[in-house]
Amino acid sequence: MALFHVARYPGPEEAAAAAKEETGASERARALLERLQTRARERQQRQPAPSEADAPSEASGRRRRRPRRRRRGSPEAPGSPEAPRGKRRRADGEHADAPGPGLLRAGSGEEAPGERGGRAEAAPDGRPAEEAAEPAAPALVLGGFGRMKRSKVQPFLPAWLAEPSRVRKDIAEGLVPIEDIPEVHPDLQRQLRAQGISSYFPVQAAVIPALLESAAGGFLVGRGGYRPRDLCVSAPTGSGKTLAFVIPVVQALLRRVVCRVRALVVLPTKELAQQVSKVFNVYTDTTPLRVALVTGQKTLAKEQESLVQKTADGYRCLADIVVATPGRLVDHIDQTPGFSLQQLRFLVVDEADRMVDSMHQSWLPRVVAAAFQSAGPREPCALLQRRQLQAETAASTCCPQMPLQKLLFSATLTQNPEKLQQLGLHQPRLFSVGAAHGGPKDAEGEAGGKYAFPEGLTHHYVPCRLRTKPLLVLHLVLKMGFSRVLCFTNSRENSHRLFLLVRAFGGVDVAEFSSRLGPGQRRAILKQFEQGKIQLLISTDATARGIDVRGVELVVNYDAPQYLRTYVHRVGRTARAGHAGQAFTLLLKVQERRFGQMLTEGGVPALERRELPSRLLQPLVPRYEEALAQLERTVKEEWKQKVA
Ligand SMILES: Nc1ncnc2c1ncn2[C@@H]1O[C@H](COP(=O)(O)OP(=O)(O)OP(=O)(O)O)[C@@H](O)[C@H]1O
Repeated sequence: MALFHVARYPGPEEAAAAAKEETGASERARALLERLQTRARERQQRQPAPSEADAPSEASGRRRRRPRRRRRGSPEAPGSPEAPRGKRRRADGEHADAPGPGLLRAGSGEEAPGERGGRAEAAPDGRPAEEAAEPAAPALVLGGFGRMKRSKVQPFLPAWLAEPSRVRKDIAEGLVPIEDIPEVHPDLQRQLRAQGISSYFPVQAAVIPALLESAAGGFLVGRGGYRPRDLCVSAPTGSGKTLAFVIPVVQALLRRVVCRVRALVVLPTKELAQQVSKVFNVYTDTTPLRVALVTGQKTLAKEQESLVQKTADGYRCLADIVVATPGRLVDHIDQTPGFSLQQLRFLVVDEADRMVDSMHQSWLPRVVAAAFQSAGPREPCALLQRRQLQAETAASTCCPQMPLQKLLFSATLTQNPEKLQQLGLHQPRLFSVGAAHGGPKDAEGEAGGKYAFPEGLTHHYVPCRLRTKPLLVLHLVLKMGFSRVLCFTNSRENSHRLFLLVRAFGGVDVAEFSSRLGPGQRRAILKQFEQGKIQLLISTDATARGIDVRGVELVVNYDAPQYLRTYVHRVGRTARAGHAGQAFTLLLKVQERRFGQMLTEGGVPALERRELPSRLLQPLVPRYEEALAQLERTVKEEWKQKVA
């Protein structure tokens, strides 16, 4: 038998009055309890004693009784300081007695006679405590009022993801002189030196030899007749991933005799593709290799001219290395006669995590289908045939296979095995600077966060109000003397308005970069920014990934990024190639908590808070007010023009 004293939460203002009444109420409850206990004892004496056979059913009946839930935060919640003493002690006791979190003794949610005031004490009816506590069943039930800390579910990663080949994060300390990797062709070493490069960055020192080794038997056949392992590289922004694939790809193809598309590099944006094709051009300049860029910047017909040439007996391939965006690549697979990927040896996917996200475009299956396409009947053991193998067997290695090796690069490579599985990787190998998420700490005791940041990066957040955000940007550019600043917003409208406002304010060489502009304009703006003609570039996330502009001193997140990956790529536009750089993220009060949470979840240490007091901004205010008025007029005018 149990007695429940259900108290409704009276609200804070009535709590004091209720407390006064409580003493009288508990007296009445005690009297009622005693009356009920007496009646129960009398009833028990009248009934015959239960036989042993009845005992289990009684116990199971007791076990079915469920403790009544108490309101959380109510003044009487067990363990709360406002709860009556007896209840508080019992609530504490629950935790002390419970064999583990969430397990309570049956009846512990009820106030069993004799339990009140502690188990060791005698019951109010004078019986010994053990006897009085008898109704409490020894069985354990699930559930409870205590907050329990659940252990975090750790992802189970395949061995290649969980135990990557580690790459040093610190560029300055991990430099490897060019002559220390003699496998690289002397001509390429000469080219590197001509570019002012005397040492390899850590990621290059790790990946270049591994890739060269996989092509050591020539690009036509894998080493020992086996298909080479696919490679995934996860290294911070600006750590030199581009050269890590450009050098081995160029070297592997140096000895080619016939021109065929043997390397395909796929990137998410036109600007990135152009940047990477430039690097290929530098290192193929003195070789017979040809590089084609297919991004849609030129007409399809013009691009087709750079890929194939019609001859009397068919088509002649004009490119060994094709750098492409996925959409335009598929256009060429579909519409360019003579464009063949059947001799493809390297498929490089840069910014691989983004490309995995865009898998819905299904460009990869199209590429793989084109690479393994068989034109007409083939000899079963023809030399250099290409077949998609289900499993590698002794029989399958009899005929030389022309391998297709996939190389994935990103600063924020996904660790989601399901996503990576979509890429159909063959015995993949991962090179990474960071430990697997939730994985062990590295040699320097650094916790393994999701992503790694460049060593030279200092990042802060600046608390601000909506109205003062543009003032903060102006202060950073005009008063703190940063000469090359990249400022990110979350939409092209925001970029445009901030650009108009800063331009109206005057005194800053400012430009905007977004999809509002055509590819030609965007190219010109990036060039001017690189040349130092633009002091402040206000951009959407179009420049957040991969864009390599030397000398960016400061990145400003005018709008807080919504994803950690976006944050990593944005701030990675500074502190590149081992240089120092700063990043400021402007956060409204409402955003601070969520942003902090996002970083914590990604294993990123909390950012340092940097206050910019309003007195520093005060001198800018009068001109700023004028600029705001000007902005309003300009926006109205633009709107009229749009409507007209
Ligand atoms: N060994 C090297 N020595 C000196 N500079 C280098 C070396 N390797 C690369 N760089 C320079 O470092 C800069 C960053 O390289 P890269 O663009 O390849 O970085 P990334 O890792 O691809 O960055 P992101 O992830 O942002 O795309 C480039 O300007 C490049 O020229």
